[in-house]
Amino acid sequence: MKPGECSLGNRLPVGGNGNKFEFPPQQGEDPWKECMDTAVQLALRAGQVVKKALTEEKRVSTKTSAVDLVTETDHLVEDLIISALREKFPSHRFIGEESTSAGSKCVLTDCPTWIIDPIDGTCNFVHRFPPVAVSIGFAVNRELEFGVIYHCTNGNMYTGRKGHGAFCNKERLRVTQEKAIRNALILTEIGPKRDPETLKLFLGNMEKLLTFQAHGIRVIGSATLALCLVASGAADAYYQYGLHCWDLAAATVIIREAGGTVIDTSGGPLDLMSCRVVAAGTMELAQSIAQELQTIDYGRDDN
Ligand SMILES: O=P(O)(O)OC(CO)CO
Ligand SMILES: [Mg+2]
Ligand SMILES: [Mg+2]
Repeated sequence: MKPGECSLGNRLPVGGNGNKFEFPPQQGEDPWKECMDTAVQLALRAGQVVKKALTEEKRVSTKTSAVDLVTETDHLVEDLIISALREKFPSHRFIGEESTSAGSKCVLTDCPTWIIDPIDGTCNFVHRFPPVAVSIGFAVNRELEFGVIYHCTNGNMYTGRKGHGAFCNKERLRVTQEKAIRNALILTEIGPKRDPETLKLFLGNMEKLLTFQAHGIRVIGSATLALCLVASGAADAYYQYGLHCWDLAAATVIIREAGGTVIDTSGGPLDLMSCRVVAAGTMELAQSIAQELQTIDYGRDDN
């Protein structure tokens, strides 16, 4: 039987744990190694497609707002990744940004589930602004197991495997130990809503953090790569309202494995489907930022 088959389909759960997906214990072996290796290979392949398309003419359409962009390459890359994974792991489930936009259900179950952002930074991609990534996360029993993020324009491959650390290429990642907003370099993204009320809240949140003497606030146009910068220790924190589970899944493992923390903007545990996040090198900094933010309602991914 292949690793990663879903208990709800063709494997019985072991250990009497309800519907939870469990492997029989395999000592010293990582049950998801084959999946993670496949994710790295696919991210590389997808990244080459994105890099080539970057300089070519694009067909750009909009989704939830006039600034929420999608191109034929987003669709092409998502199809490429999901069809390859489906062939290799037929019982697994998939959540993809563009499949969700097209009406597929965005629900996390106990089954092994791939969570994919085919191009994170589509607006950058359209403008040829360099931070553009392919992001592949993987969860089992609703827990994130590994994340792979490939920076398509500079070739950096970020990986994180639960319990085994986070890396950029072969270099181990470590977050900073900054605890205060004062002195922190903070990253965020604007989100797709541009109505006056949302903009007021967005700018108000920035103003608040700047008033506390944050060293700076940066917006680079790719949530996944911004989160990788926090994992790398090149920035101290990230917060956002209006991102999605495919922006967060892979990056969350990478930050946690780099020693950092990823929480909900309420200060509670992260809810992958809640469209909001605070991530930081330290829990103190994450909580301080969460405390200052005014909520911007973006709904949920799973309804
Ligand atoms: O370019 P995408 O995938 O729409 O993502 C945005 C955030 O939702 C930038 O990170
Ligand atoms: Mg994205
Ligand atoms: Mg995307």
